[in-house]
Amino acid sequence: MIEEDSGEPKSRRRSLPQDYDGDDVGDVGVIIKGQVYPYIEKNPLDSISLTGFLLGGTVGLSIGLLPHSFFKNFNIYLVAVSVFHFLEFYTTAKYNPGKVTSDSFLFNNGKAYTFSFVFAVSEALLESIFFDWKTRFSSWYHTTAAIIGLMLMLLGQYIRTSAMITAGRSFSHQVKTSQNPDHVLITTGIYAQLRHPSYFGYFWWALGTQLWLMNPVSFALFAYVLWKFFHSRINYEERYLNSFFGEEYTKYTQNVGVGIPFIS
Ligand SMILES: C[S@@+](CC[C@H](N)C(=O)[O-])C[C@H]1O[C@@H](n2cnc3c(N)ncnc32)[C@H](O)[C@@H]1O
Repeated sequence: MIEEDSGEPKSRRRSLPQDYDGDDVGDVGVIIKGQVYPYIEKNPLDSISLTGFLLGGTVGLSIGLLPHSFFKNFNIYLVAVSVFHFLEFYTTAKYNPGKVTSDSFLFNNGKAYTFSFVFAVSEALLESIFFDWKTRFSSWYHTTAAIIGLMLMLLGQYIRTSAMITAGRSFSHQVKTSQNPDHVLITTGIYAQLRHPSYFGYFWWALGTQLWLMNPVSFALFAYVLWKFFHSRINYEERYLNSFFGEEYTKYTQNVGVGIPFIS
């Protein structure tokens, strides 16, 4: 591939592998004058701008209505969920533009995801109407659960976003079953501390949201469903990572853990 002068400041360009010789990067991106751009057909600007507007609107309304809300944790939860979906798209667009599509908002995440979200919201709202322990922080253990939940949400989001930034073009929302030319093994930054930091981040963020909402039933449901999901996902993903990177990946798995209980 020939790097032509795009006229862009060098700091804004992303360098490509020296031996890479193609017009597309990853799945959908295109290279124009040496720079990776998102594939326009997979990024309809009308729906992306509308999604951004709706996410921003949800954040604004949730914060604006805080003084009138009888269950303020719920407003903050909506902010956290909106920020999560925004960051999924934004981080992919900025650090992995060859793979960004309108699906990068991660709304189409399967029936289990939608069901869990609706279940958690229903539990939060129903219990907040019928039980005052939820809205009045009436005991130390409710307060403690909510504070731990908030800390897990912040930590989980930070680690997930850091993972997406660190992995860059090696990150993809779908598990790769064949190796792209720009897919390299990442073992530095947050990947030096955790083997699957984006899964670690999401696992603890999601459990944190249920502690923050003081949702006992959803917390148990999320713990079970997420653990099962990530257990089989990691097994599946690592089969391919082993075939892409061989010995190098085996060594990495021996030195770096996952950080999700009972998953080694
Ligand atoms: C949704 S990303 C999740 C990445 C990683 N499991 C994590 O939790 O941060 C899935 C893609 O990342 C790739 N991947 C996972 N770990 C990787 C690593 N250490 N280096 C490079 N690619 C990796 C997999 O091949 C897969 O296609």
